[in-house]
Amino acid sequence: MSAEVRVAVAGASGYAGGELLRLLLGHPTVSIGAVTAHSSAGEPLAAHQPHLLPLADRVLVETSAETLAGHDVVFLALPHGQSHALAAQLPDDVVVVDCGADHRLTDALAWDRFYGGQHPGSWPYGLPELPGGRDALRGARRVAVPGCYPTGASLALAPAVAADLVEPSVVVVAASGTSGAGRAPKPHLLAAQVLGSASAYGVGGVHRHTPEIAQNLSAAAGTAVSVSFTPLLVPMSRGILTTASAPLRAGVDLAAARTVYEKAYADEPFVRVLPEGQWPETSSTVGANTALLQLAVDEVAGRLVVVSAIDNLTKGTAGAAVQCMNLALGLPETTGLPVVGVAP
Ligand SMILES: NC(=O)C1=CN([C@@H]2O[C@H](COP(=O)(O)OP(=O)(O)OC[C@H]3O[C@@H](n4cnc5c(N)ncnc54)[C@H](OP(=O)(O)O)[C@@H]3O)[C@@H](O)[C@H]2O)C=CC1
Ligand SMILES: CC(=O)N[C@@H](CCC(=O)OP(=O)(O)O)C(=O)O
Repeated sequence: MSAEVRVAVAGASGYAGGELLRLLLGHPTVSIGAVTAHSSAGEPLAAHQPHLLPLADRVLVETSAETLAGHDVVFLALPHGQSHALAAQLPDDVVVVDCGADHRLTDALAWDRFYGGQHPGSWPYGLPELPGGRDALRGARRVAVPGCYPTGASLALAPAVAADLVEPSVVVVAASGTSGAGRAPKPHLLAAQVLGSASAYGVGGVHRHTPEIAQNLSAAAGTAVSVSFTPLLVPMSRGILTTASAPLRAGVDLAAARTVYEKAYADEPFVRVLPEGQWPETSSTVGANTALLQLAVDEVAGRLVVVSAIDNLTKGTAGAAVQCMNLALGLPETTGLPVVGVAP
């Protein structure tokens, strides 16, 4: 048995914080210390996370360097822009895993264009399944967890661009459940507007996940990959279903593409290329740290088409964060992470 790892969760009243706590309660070497929030500080955690029965007696405290002190690992599940200054006040030997966007982008120009202001710098990127991605995470003391859309899109296309199966110009359309937008009330998330409707937003290359997807795919390809990304909001709580496509290189057929994908993910515990004929559904990933993939060749259009499904709160955020903590601490990467979803 490894030594106990004491963790704090900042943003514990939110969706990502709640999912982190759910997973951490099932982690055999973790003990949960501070649970922090902002406007809900002083309230019972159970008022916001009633499903976390073992933590029913906990009270949320304000998020600060002081309340987060004395932990081996600090998870930050805060709004964009809140992590950088806080993390700078935490000791260098503490593992800080940031679910927000502050340290994901390496390109200061892309940061300025999509987020604005001073680039806070980049940290090791928390998608171990990208080519070479695991190496930077082993022993890391700072980790930037990917955005949920970039996780689904990058897992769908990285093998294709890395193996030069396709031209470096990809189209990604991804449908997300509403938990992707967090739990703070927003007019466009009212049940009356979301239920029974699907809508596009951030259309025309302006969503802030566009440069993150391009960053990941360009690194995998070793050359610049252009990305056209359109997010959709659909009436479900959790999940992202991504459809990604790109023009096939001459001579590449489905058998060759499948071989590349099956080889790329053969040893990955959380990514599964489904048997031919089965297509990913978000419902199969609910609560699991999994990504399910399937691919097809559209011979008329001359394109590779890949579909991926993830749970935005699990492999898309909190599960990835725990996976990265395991790597950072030298624990088996799969520790405490479910691969079994909830059905129906
Ligand atoms: N939801 C998702 O699917 C994904 C989320 N993420 C990222 O995770 C982070 C959290 O997202 P999510 O859980 O959805 O958001 P929520 O809105 O559900 O939760 C936000 C949390 O941050 C706290 N908070 C708000 N303002 C401040 C502040 N000024 N200082 C300190 N704490 C503050 C809130 O506390 P209180 O309620 O008490 O004010 C709450 O605990 C974001 O950066 C998001 O981008 C990443 C991938 C996917
Ligand atoms: C449905 C929905 O609104 N989704 C969010 C993405 C959430 C996420 O993963 O991204 P960040 O960590 O970068 O916020 C959005 O499009 O802004």
